[in-house]
Amino acid sequence: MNWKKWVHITKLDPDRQLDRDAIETVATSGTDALMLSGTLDVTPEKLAVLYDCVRDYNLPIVVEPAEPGGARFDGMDLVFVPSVLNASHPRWIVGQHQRWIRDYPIDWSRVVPEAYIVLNPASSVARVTGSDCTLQPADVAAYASVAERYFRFPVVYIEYSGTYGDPAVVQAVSEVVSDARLFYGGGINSAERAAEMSGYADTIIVGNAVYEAGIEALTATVRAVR
Ligand SMILES: CC(C)=CCC/C(C)=C/CC/C(C)=C/CC/C(C)=C/COP(=O)(O)OP(=O)(O)O
Ligand SMILES: O=P(O)(O)OC[C@@H](O)CO
Ligand SMILES: [Mg+2]
Repeated sequence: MNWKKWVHITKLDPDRQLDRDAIETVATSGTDALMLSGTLDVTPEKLAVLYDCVRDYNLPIVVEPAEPGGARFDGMDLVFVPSVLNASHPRWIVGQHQRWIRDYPIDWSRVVPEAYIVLNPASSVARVTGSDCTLQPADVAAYASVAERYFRFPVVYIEYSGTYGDPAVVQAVSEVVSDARLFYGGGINSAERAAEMSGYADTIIVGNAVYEAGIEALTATVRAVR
């Protein structure tokens, strides 16, 4: 599974509904992978329902758990696990991970750690993790270097979930990150935004647009990076 070549990931929220036609369009849009992920109210049952809807398409399917019990390996190509470096409590950086490793079986060959920097204060993930969203571009870039140079994370993820981020921030990060893959997600709902952020990030993630901007918006974001 060569996830380091992916340039476009579609994030589907197990806590939100999507009809079969929309799932078909997403799965055949040219996106590189489906990431099953959400912050609030994601249960194993809801994840299983969504997984059953997408499993038969010839597309990589990965899960991104919000807590240890959400790290499902069965049927998944990869499990992307966030550590939120600018969170206000260590449980979101290493605490949850220590309990996960203590209490659950793990197939490390399928685990991809993600160094998240969460920057939209209005998002669920920012509220849940108490992330410091007041960071300036140089502060964010320094966190990105901590992730890549000090902790050797394979992914640096700039997360503006729910709103379109500041390109200057993503540019500042792109200037310091060289080995890790630079992921950007947040508010991408058009070809223009997809093109702008993929000018700095290696991989863009599109989520809310699938549910709120219509499926054509999703396919436009794929065309912009293909
Ligand atoms: C250790 C393991 C296996 C799991 C815990 C992993 C950690 C620390 C997660 C904390 C960050 C988090 C809650 C991630 C969930 C995935 C994510 C970033 C979802 C994006 O948030 P949205 O659900 O889109 O936010 P909105 O609902 O506001 O749109
Ligand atoms: O939902 P949006 O705003 O597209 O963000 C995508 C992803 O970064 C959310 O974790
Ligand atoms: Mg959500």
